[in-house]
Amino acid sequence: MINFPKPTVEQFFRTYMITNFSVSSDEKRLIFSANLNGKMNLWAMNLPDTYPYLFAHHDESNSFIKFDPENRYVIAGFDKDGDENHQIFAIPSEGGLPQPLITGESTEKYFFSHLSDDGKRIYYMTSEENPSFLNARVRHLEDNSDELINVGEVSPTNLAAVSDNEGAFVFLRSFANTYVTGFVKVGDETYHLTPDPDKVHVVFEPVFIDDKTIYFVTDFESEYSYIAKFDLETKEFSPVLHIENESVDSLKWDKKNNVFYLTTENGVQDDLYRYDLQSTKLDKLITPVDVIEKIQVTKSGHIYMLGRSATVPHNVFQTTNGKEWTQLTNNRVLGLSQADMVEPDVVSYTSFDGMEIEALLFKAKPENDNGHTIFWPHGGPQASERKFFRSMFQCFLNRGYTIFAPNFRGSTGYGSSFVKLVEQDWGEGPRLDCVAAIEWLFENNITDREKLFLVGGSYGGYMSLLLHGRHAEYFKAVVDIFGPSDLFTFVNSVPAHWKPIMDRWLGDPERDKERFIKDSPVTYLDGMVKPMLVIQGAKDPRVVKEESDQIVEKLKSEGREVEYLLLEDEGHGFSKKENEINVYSRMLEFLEKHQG
Ligand SMILES: CC(=O)N[C@@H](C)C(=O)N[C@@H](C)C(=O)O
Repeated sequence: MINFPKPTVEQFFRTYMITNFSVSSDEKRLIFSANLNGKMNLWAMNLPDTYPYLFAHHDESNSFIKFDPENRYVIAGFDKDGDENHQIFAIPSEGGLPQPLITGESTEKYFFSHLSDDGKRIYYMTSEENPSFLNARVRHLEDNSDELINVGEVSPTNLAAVSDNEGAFVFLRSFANTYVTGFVKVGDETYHLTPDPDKVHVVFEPVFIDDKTIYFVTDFESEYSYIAKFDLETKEFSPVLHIENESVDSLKWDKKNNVFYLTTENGVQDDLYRYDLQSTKLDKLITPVDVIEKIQVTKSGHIYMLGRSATVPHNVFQTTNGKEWTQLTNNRVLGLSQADMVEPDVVSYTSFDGMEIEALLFKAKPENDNGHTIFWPHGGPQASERKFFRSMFQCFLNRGYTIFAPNFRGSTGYGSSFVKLVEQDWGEGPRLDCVAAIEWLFENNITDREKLFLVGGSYGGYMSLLLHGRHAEYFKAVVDIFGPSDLFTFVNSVPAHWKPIMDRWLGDPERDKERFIKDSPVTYLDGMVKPMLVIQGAKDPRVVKEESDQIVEKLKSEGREVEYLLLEDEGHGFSKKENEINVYSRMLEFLEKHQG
């Protein structure tokens, strides 16, 4: 009777990002961080009522939310326009405007670590006086005094757990994403959590289950991360629970029931388990989403979860029995059902050296298919493309583009050795995995040789630039979203607390000069002959504006076709709805222009 047009770009971008949440100890209030009114703010629901109301108005991205155990205040972290210089603010218990609590110069960082059980002391990390390695401090809220408790040394050192009696402190020291040691400080004594800190491994998610026992996640002498324990009385390390071919990713303690809830990373999706410490029984739980972003277990043993799937945007769910989940938020794509969107196929292909690479293939529905494919190398690079909702993907799929996203070597979710393969090799192995993926798309008639686009962000932007420079013949046009363009300038421009990990992650510009030249996209300027769109946030602290400025300038001076979209009030991502819509509409316009 009434005919409605195809969904517009705007419709896909009217989903909201929920980046974090926290539940009060009495479970009467849930606060979440979302761009519901266009910018990131804190919203609350007075449970069981799920109607959200504005709780704290600050228009900035949030780094943490913590309720005072006695509900006298809430503390939260915010940065400024995506600069990632997070500072700590206090909000009245009934909500309002965040007021600065632990803040300093706009260039300094203040990361929350722990709030004491009585809500009177905040433990935090700061770049103040120690920008590379960070210091740990405690703020006494009763008299506003502030105390230094640890000076970071050797490499960035993060206070990750504090015992209930505030007598033992677990620190994590990062030498790389794949090399993070853990140690516990008790008075003047320090003990390593694993038997040999000189062996490359990671330690994360430390949890005190009492003042003498620390559980944590590690991949010490293992391909997949598992749960281990350190006993402060005997000073003994012991492995506790391995799950075959899955890496434990997070660990939450349910004191009342003496169980752990753990999530595991299993390729392109996550799993949730319940582990009973007494009986050692492990149960896999059914979850409403494929990718779990955060779990909170309350004193009563209820589980709250933030997650998403390929066709389900970020939402918060709750369960009281680990079986049935209630969806507390109703974040959805305007006017579309899950069936209107595309679930990816999980495929694998053989790369140049015989290595099997997993990938996500999102096929445009036949009624929408425009015959073109977008090749998407993910960011990180030590991250992966997973079954999570991206409004950009679903919008482009609806416009008829098929999308292919390979988890090239260096991606997470496939074991510790696989992640390390990108270290000191940003431009060879992973690039050849991308080239093999492209040939596989052609051989399997998924993609027409004349109809391939290349789009990537961050490391994916770097890979897009590099593939463009070295293999331009494959692509019709290229979109680079804040990608490093020159490894020599990139290595020196990252935040101070990343610098100590750059050697293992990327390399040393003097020692590895030849490789830096070989793997820098700017080396292949002559090959970048296809139309390009470059997108950059002016406040990006990870891949600074100069990385995009310089490639755009150089391409322009060579007379190449390049468009540049610079967002003044964004960092390493697009947090403001207006900017997000602007970016993705511009990308769509660019792709459509170059389809012919
Ligand atoms: C140190 C590190 O691994 N940082 C990544 C999370 C990161 O931000 N990488 C950038 C370059 C990206 O690809 O997103």
